[in-house]
Amino acid sequence: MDFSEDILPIFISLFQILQSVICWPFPKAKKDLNGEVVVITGAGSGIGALLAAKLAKMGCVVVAWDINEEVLQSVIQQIKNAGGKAFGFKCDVSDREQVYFTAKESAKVAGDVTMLINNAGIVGGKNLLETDDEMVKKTFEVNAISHFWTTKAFLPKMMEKNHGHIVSIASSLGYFAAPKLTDYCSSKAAAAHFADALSVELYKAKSSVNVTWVCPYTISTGMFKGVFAGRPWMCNVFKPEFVADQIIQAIQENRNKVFLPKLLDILSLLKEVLPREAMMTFLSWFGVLDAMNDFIGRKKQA
Ligand SMILES: NC(=O)C1=CN([C@@H]2O[C@H](COP(=O)(O)OP(=O)(O)OC[C@H]3O[C@@H](n4cnc5c(N)ncnc54)[C@H](OP(=O)(O)O)[C@@H]3O)[C@@H](O)[C@H]2O)C=CC1
Ligand SMILES: CC1=C(/C=C/C(C)=C/C=C/C(C)=C/C=O)C(C)(C)CCC1
Repeated sequence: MDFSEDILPIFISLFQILQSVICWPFPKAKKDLNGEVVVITGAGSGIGALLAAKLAKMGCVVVAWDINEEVLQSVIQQIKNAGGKAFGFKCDVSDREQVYFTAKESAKVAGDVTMLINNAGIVGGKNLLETDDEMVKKTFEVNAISHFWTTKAFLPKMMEKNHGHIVSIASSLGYFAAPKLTDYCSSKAAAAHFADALSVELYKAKSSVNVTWVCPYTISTGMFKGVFAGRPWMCNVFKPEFVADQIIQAIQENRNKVFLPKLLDILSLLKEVLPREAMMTFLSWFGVLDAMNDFIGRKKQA
């Protein structure tokens, strides 16, 4: 019996069941999202598209942004066909002027924006010395710096109304590190810390605007196609539907940092206390050091 293939998935499931049983008598109040005006970046595919569809079903007015207009239009059409209210805008979030311009256009058609989901993300998947300087810059611009521009565009109205929610889809890789992902991991750490710092700033200002940052493990959207090849139990951990539902639940419960799965909370503590050699052995044991060997990602798919 292989520990990582046979026992770990059972352990993760048992941990989640235990957590649900412990929390069951203490259900958290959930806020109603009906009527919220939500901007979602990178809403043309994957988690962003699912969040758009689900939030529209819950009564939100969805403003979907994506760099790819074609996929965006099909997301908008599907929402409209299902009776939801949605607008789509082509916007490259790495371009500050486009963000500020699109933010104004969005508010003109949809009204004051009350929720912002910073979801757009890219990954190169190469060792640092093989990564183009431009790719390093772009990864930071899309995965982290864009959050400054979108937040600066929408936060003033939220603060004025003392109502709003800013969500950052970061990554478990903002806390854990793996080879061939130095640019990705560090940009996601920046995104998570941006959200953390913003939430402290808003707390000090006694604002009711909430901040949530989500740090998921691998999701089968295609963005990380090929990761952990040969270890299917490690690469297909999360279905996008499940992650989208968990993100919405975290927003409704006004939670701050959300690791998916919650077991990563414990592993992140372990990371702080384990000696380096022990940590490296642990990573190699779980195949993390070779996780990106067969990485394909989204762009190389035919
Ligand atoms: N998939 C995973 O395993 C995990 C993903 N995440 C994070 O979740 C988020 C969503 O990922 P996922 O749904 O899997 O990925 P997808 O690739 O399916 O979705 C990302 C979307 O962002 C769009 N996008 C890329 N660059 C820009 C840009 N400059 N401006 C606007 N939109 C842009 C993409 O468009 P196009 O396709 O045209 O480039 C795409 O529609 C990302 O931030 C990702 O880092 C976190 C943990 C795990
Ligand atoms: C480092 C590390 C791990 C590996 C995490 C990895 C490799 C996560 C990949 C996540 C992805 C692809 C996120 C995308 O944004 C484990 C196994 C949890 C054990 C604890 C230490």
